Amino acid sequence: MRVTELTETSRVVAGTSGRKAKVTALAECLRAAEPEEAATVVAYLSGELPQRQIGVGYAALRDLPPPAVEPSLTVPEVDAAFTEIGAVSGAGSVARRRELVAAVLGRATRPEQDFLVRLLAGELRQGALDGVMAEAIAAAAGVPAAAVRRAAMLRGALGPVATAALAEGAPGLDAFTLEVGRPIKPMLAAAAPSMDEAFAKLAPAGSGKEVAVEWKLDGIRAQVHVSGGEVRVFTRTLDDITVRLPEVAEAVRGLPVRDAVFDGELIALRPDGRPHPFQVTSARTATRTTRSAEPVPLSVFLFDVLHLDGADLLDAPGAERGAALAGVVPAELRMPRLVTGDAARAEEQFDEAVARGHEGVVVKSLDTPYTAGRRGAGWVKVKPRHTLDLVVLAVEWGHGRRRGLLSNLHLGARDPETGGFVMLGKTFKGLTDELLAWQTRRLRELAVREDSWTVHVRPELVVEIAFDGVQHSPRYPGGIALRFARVLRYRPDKSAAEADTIDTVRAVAPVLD
Ligand SMILES: Nc1ncnc2c1ncn2[C@@H]1O[C@H](COP(=O)(O)OP(=O)(O)OP(=O)(O)O)[C@@H](O)[C@H]1O
Repeated sequence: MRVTELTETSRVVAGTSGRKAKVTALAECLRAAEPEEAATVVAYLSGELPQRQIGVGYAALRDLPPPAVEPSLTVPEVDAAFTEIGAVSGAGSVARRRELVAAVLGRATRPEQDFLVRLLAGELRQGALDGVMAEAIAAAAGVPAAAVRRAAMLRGALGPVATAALAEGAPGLDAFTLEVGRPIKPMLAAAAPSMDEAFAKLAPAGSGKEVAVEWKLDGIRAQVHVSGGEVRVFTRTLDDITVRLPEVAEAVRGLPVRDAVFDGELIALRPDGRPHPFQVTSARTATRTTRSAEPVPLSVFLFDVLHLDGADLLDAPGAERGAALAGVVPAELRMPRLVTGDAARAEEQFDEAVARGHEGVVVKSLDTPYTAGRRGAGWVKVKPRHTLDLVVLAVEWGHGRRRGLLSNLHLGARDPETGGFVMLGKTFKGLTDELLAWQTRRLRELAVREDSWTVHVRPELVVEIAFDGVQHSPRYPGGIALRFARVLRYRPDKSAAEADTIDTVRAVAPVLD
């Protein structure tokens, strides 16, 4: 497939707000692709590189070579060039990379150059389009969208799934199964502002349904794979962190299982059982640890089991998975959990979790399967006060004591319809000197455009924000703005595609006048 076809598809997709029209355009493009190039096509149209990072920053994209007159560049040629660029290392690598970038961009027409530059700069990144892309793959290959989504969650990426679907149809997708040792995307929770609303979603009055009410600990998500005597621990971004956490592997190794995949939370607790500040937990999994600090051991709280000794449990209802977990994991390694149909008893469980210093609870349906990689309807978190994970869209230079530092952050929520971001407000509150220095450095790396006040950045950094409410505001594009937003911390474990959506903002905070 030629890059010009991709560029044209991208233009059509960006130019329409209708989900159906986007799916149709993407499906048409995928149908025209060879199965083996489909993975690359899917990645590019999702604004991603199959290589993830190839070390090309904005600086290398400033002076473009004159464009080609006629389109000729193909997708496999670009992919091969990017792989080569990514492999350059050692002395002189910056110049060599620039040369290779110029060589490939010199063969592109003006619109193709624009497309490739935005792709390399990360500005095409529209993670929220995953759902649209899954539908497009399904339409192009003539398979059910649910089968595509399922395969993607098991594989951890859409590209290889597209190749299989186009080459072999539905049987190709059946080949993606849960493999012990290969992490899958974890199931996520929806949010409710109160226990009553969580119950209204999962166990409405009169339904006679019960739910599980589990503590929500503010630790690190861990997927623990056991195969024979070997234990491996993965983060929610699917990174293998086993070697950093010997105590976790040790705790799980003793369980009476041969093969298993568990889901759980790791957290540093004080001797009295209350949590250490989140930074103490996160320092244990950070790439660079401060040597001076004595590592605090993490406690393991497992709350789900996805595979147990040959049986896949992903599709089993929550009650069955809960029973399977309790059958092999002793209470001290399990998340505290209460099964009840009574909202008042659930509220007591919530109060106890909060009284012990934890974040709140996750209310879980007993009849839904494990919907990996998605904010499934089966889990609903309830916290005393909700915070939001928003994306930094731009930042303003500070004044006075903050002169020379990037300070006032422009915050955006995801718009699941367009794949873009809706700005909800600004804040410079809550930033420590250390955070200011860090964000100044990091945001300059992400800069795409700048005037004397403001630096516009690639929408990649996720920041956790506390706020007092949401109010109507004609000045902001979504018609709402955050009141008294302040920074709690950055969330390096989350990508922009995982940030909260504008719908979540409306769900957790009623809009005040
Ligand atoms: N009992 C529990 N069940 C499920 N997840 C739990 C539980 N306790 C703590 N967690 C954590 O809460 C997260 C689920 O909430 P969600 O899917 O909204 O992720 P999140 O956006 O990281 O949440 P938050 O920012 O509120 O911690 C999980 O990723 C996990 O790390």
